[in-house]
Amino acid sequence: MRIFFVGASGHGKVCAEIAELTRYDTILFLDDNKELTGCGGHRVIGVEDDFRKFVDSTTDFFISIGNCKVRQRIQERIKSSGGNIATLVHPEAIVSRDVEIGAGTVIMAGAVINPGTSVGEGTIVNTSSSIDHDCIVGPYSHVAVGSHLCGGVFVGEGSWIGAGVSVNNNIKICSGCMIGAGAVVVKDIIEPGTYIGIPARKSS
Ligand SMILES: CC(=O)SCCNC(=O)CCNC(=O)[C@H](O)C(C)(C)COP(=O)(O)OP(=O)(O)OC[C@H]1O[C@@H](n2cnc3c(N)ncnc32)[C@H](O)[C@@H]1OP(=O)(O)O
Repeated sequence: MRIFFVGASGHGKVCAEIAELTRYDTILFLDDNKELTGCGGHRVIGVEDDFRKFVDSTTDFFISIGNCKVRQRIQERIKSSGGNIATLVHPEAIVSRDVEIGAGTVIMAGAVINPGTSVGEGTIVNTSSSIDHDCIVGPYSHVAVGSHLCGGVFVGEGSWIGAGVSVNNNIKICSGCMIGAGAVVVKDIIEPGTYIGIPARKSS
């Protein structure tokens, strides 16, 4: 099975390695930076727009771009052109059988997702993060490296939970938030913006 990654970045090479460890034997990249020729030992063979040439029943696509809005734009574009969007789960992630994962989402090594949780499409569940029971993680969000969501947490579309963040149980974080690295979220966040510190407060 063949997979094209859009985004030949550091994130791209980590995603490509997960593809290698799962069901893909041909891995290729597309990137609008024409100077890039390879990523993680795989060839960059065109720009984003070239995806159209490769849409067929034996090809998957995955958007390996960290920026949540850009990832969403490209994923929706490829999907609406008939491209099949892959979901990637590292073999050493621990994902309960009672978890829903949307298309275009990657679950990285060491991540743990407990029962009753749903993770929307186009989301990054990064290395060694954990999402406990009964959480809803909205589409095109990012649960960054080493961050932890306790049980019953809600994360809105496109929000970024920074590296090493902790979110207390049953907390809701609305769409469009950036939670800075190392923050501890102890109250619901109802207004989009950047929040930092312990306890997390809106940054001025
Ligand atoms: C595999 C991977 O790499 S996944 C990537 C994971 N990376 C992350 O999660 C990074 C998350 N990003 C952050 O934490 C960022 O620092 C942000 C978004 C909170 C702020 O970024 P910027 O807007 O560029 O802020 P900037 O760096 O200019 O700092 C502004 C002020 O906030 C402080 N600050 C920045 N980040 C934080 C933070 N996480 N916690 C506390 N204070 C912070 C700075 O010290 C600075 O304070 P000062 O004005 O007193 O000097």
